[in-house]
Amino acid sequence: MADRPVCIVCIGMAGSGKTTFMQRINAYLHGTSSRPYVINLDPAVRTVPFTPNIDIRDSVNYKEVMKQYKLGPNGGILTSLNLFTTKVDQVVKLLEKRTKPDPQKPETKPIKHIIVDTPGQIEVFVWSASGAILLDSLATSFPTVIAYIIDTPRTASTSTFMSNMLYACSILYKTKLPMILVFNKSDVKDPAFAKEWMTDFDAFQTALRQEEETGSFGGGDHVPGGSGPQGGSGYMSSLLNSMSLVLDEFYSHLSVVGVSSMTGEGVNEFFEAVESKIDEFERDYQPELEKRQADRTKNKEDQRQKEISKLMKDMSVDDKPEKDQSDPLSDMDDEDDDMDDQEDGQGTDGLEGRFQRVLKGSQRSAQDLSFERYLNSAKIG
Ligand SMILES: Nc1nc2c(ncn2[C@@H]2O[C@H](COP(=O)(O)OP(=O)(O)OP(=O)(O)O)[C@@H](O)[C@H]2O)c(=O)[nH]1
Repeated sequence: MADRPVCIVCIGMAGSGKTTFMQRINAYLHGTSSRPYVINLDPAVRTVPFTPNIDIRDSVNYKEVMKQYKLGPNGGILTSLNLFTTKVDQVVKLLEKRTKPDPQKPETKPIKHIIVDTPGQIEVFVWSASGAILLDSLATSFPTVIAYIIDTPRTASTSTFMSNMLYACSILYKTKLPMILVFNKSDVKDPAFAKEWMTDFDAFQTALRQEEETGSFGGGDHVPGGSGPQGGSGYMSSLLNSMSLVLDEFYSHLSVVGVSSMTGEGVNEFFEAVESKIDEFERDYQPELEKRQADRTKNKEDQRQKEISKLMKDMSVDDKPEKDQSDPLSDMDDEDDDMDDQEDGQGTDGLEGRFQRVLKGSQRSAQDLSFERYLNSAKIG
């Protein structure tokens, strides 16, 4: 186990059992005397069967958001998440503080798990900017793992299975975080079939053929005997066949566990999978994450430099550093400049220093003017 706590984000379709799973792993961790830190990010949930340490509902009133912004349920969830995301820095700081060992209470075990429940409207969380910011912020501070909760009894046909795998695949590529597939409700349906389909292409083909022959192809999960098109369509089955080949590479990145959130079966295996994913996160995902962040910072800096250059051009000021120019300044002038620069705290070189001094020359304080306002005033002048 790494020194830092691991963050487990539970994502799953509505009714897949995310909240029950959260309750189960929460109880399991309490049972091992390793108290987790619990976060609820579902603003629309009425009651949760656990006590979250951070609850989005404490900061955002979902019903009020819907009313005030005249939104439907999904828009309400999205806007609530957006509002909550404005506090993400505070949340991460709080998590960092809370998960650090407390020297005042050396007998208290440090928190090793942060568990996060998300809205059942997966797309609202995974495909929104706020979802991405929340996940990125968590992953920057802690090893972060996605637990994708699957409703096993509803995934028992080849077509629903494939749809779910494609969904999981899109979440993996969107979040770029290690993922564990949790086949939930194993007390109702043994997930062995899913594990087999993921590792044995022939087994999947056989199941597909059988469904075609029995007329259950196309999604007979809910109705015994199947409700899909009789005999299936040749196009669909050949598509599913090719899909399963394509997804082979994707499957190799996943850990798969069967769990019953109802009985607790498989929860041990889930935590074993979490351990292996922490190593994977630190080895494969973290360097990628750090690179993305460095790129973002660099892009911001490049953009800033471009804007300053543009401003200099608009003001007909050469954007080369002043020291490089053969401007015959007197010693006295140089001294004055140095004094000014010291006051600026910017130094003589560089566009920013010059920008600050140009602002000074216009007798306006840099603090008073936004970049845009100054650009406008320069144009007018
Ligand atoms: N038999 C069985 N039922 C389960 C299991 N896990 C969840 N359920 C049931 O599935 C239903 C949905 O569970 P929830 O935990 O509310 O699902 P959710 O994904 O949080 O649903 P949303 O809040 O709508 O996103 C409930 O009736 C649960 O009792 C399980 O492992 N076995």
